[in-house]
Amino acid sequence: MPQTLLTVKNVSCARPEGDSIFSNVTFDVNEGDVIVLQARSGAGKTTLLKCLAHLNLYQGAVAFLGKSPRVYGVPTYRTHVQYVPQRPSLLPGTPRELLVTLASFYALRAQTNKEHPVEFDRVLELTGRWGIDPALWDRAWNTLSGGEAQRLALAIPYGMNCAEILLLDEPTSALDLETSEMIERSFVDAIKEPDIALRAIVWITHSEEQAMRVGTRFLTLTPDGVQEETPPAPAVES
Ligand SMILES: Nc1ncnc2c1ncn2[C@@H]1O[C@H](COP(=O)(O)OP(=O)(O)OP(=O)(O)O)[C@@H](O)[C@H]1O
Repeated sequence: MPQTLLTVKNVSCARPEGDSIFSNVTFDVNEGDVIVLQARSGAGKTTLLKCLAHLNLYQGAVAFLGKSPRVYGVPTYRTHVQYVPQRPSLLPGTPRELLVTLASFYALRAQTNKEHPVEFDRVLELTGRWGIDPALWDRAWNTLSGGEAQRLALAIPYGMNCAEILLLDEPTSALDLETSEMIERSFVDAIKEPDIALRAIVWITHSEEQAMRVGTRFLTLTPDGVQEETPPAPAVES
């Protein structure tokens, strides 16, 4: 049996005015899962990922390896369960500043658990492999193109190699198909790699093709919870 990493129990979230976005969301994230999360626009997919990362207020319980974000301390929890935003261009500062901040959250955990420190070289090496000009690390997020910002936002958790669960919010929506497929492969392969921390992904996409390429499980978010769909059987060649 694969290990259960994240348990999500009866999670509900409302708009600031008080009306419900969704309620009673319950599911587990297990080792090896790439859970594709789908629903119509505005249904609350981003909000749910932010609840899982403890970036949004919610009711219910979320636990990583049986412990709540408060037990870990929220910054440490977010080094285990890391959200990659839908629109990184809206982030303050530069990609390098975000990397340094996240690495500082992780440093305490690494020291306590005798884990590897963040290898800045590994992160920057991806810059080249994913076709990013190294100078972009020091440009403000809001001056980067949508595709540049997405690649940098993804290179940070991939290169830092500390999160066991990544919450990817339409991560390749601004990328061409070739780059998108290369990045998909990097993440899907990473889950199977024993030297890499990543063990599971929750992945929002509006692309059915991408869902089929990356997904191992398929959840649809509704106002009353999530429904797990059975993936269609692969086409049989005659
Ligand atoms: N801070 C906020 N204040 C008010 N309403 C909000 C806030 N954040 C989210 N909402 C509302 O909650 C609902 C869910 O938004 P969310 O971004 O989670 O949807 P989504 O399913 O990810 O949509 P999309 O597919 O378009 O990205 C929307 O109606 C949105 O307007």
